[in-house]
Amino acid sequence: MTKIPVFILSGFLGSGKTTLLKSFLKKCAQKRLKPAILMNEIGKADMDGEILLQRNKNEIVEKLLDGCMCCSQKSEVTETMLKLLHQQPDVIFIELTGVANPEEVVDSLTDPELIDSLYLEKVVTLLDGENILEYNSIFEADKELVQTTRRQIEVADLLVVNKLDLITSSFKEKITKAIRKRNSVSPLLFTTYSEIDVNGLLEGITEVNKEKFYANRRTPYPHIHGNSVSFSRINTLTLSVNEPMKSSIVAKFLKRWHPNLLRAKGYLFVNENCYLLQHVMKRSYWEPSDYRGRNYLVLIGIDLNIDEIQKEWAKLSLKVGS
Ligand SMILES: Nc1nc2c(ncn2[C@@H]2O[C@H](COP(=O)(O)OP(=O)(O)OP(=O)(O)O)[C@@H](O)[C@H]2O)c(=O)[nH]1
Repeated sequence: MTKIPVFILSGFLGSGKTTLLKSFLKKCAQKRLKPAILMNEIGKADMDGEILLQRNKNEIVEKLLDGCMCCSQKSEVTETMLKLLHQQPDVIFIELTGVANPEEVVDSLTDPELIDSLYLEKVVTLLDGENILEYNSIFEADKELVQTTRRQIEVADLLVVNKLDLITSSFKEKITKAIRKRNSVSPLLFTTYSEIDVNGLLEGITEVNKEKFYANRRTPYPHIHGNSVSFSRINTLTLSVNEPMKSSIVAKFLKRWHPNLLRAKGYLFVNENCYLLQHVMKRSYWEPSDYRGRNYLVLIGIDLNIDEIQKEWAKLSLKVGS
C-alpha cells in the first residue's frame, strides 16, 4: 500500500536544520518531487517559513507557531498534516523546533486520520559541532532540556554533526565518543553547512500516482493491518482488537516491551465501556471515551520486535476471546 514518506528534521536550536531542509528542497525540485513542509516554530514570528516561501512559491508550507509540536493540541497537528496531504505532496518534511522531542511527534503521525497515508522514513538529527559538548553544562538547571537533547540523539536514524569548520579534530573525537554513548547504531556524519547526500536519502521516493493515492483518503479510523508503518528505528505497530479486554492484562502486556516500547495508545472495550488507553513508558492511563469506531491499539517504540509482539498479542487475544 502506498504511503507518503515523512522526514523529521530534529536538532537543537541553530544546529543547521533549515540549511538541510533547503538542500532537500533543491534536490526535490531536480527530481520533480512535490514536497510539503511543516515548520514548527517557537515564537510569534515565523522566520524559517517565510524564508522558504520566498524561495519557491510551489513548495507547500504549513506552520505551527508558538510552541513545540509535541505539546500542541493533537488535533491541530493532525489538521495541519491533513492540510498538507490535501495538496497532494510526494514527500513531507517536518522541521521541529530545537526543543522538541522527535518521538512525541511520531506519536502525532499515528493519529487515526493519518496513519494510513503516511510513514516515517527517517529521523535526521542535526548537531551543532561547536556547542554540543556544552549542552549538559549549559542546560544543567533544566533537566527536561538535557533529556530532550539526549533523546534527539538516541532516536535518530541518521546523526549529522554540523559546523565542522568550527571544531578541531580532537574535539571531533570527543563528540564521536559522546554521541556513541547514546546511539551506537545509527550512521554518524560530520559536515559543514548540513551538506550530506540528500539524493541518497531520497532514493526510492518517487512521484505518487495522485489520482489513485489521494482518491477518498480521509478515513475516519485506521484500516487495521498490523504491520509496522515505519522504516525508521522508531517503529509503530497497529494491533487489532476484536474482543473486550481486561485492562490489567493489557497493561501487563505493554510493560513486557519496556524499554523498547515508548508509547502506546488506542481505543479498547473493557467490559461494556470504551476507553482511550494512553500508555507512557511503564504506565497506563484509561480514560472513558465515546469513540464508536473500530477498536485498535498503536504501539510506538525503538527497534520494536514487531513479529514477536504480534505473535504474543494474537495469543493473548485468543485467551481473552475463549
Ligand atoms: N560556520 C557554520 N555555520 C553554519 C553551518 N551550518 C549552518 N550554519 C549557520 O548557522 C545558522 C543556523 O542555521 P539553521 O540552518 O538556520 O539552523 P536551525 O537548526 O534551522 O536553527 P533554528 O531554526 O534556530 O532551530 C545559520 O546562520 C547558518 O548559516 C556550518 O556548517 N558552519
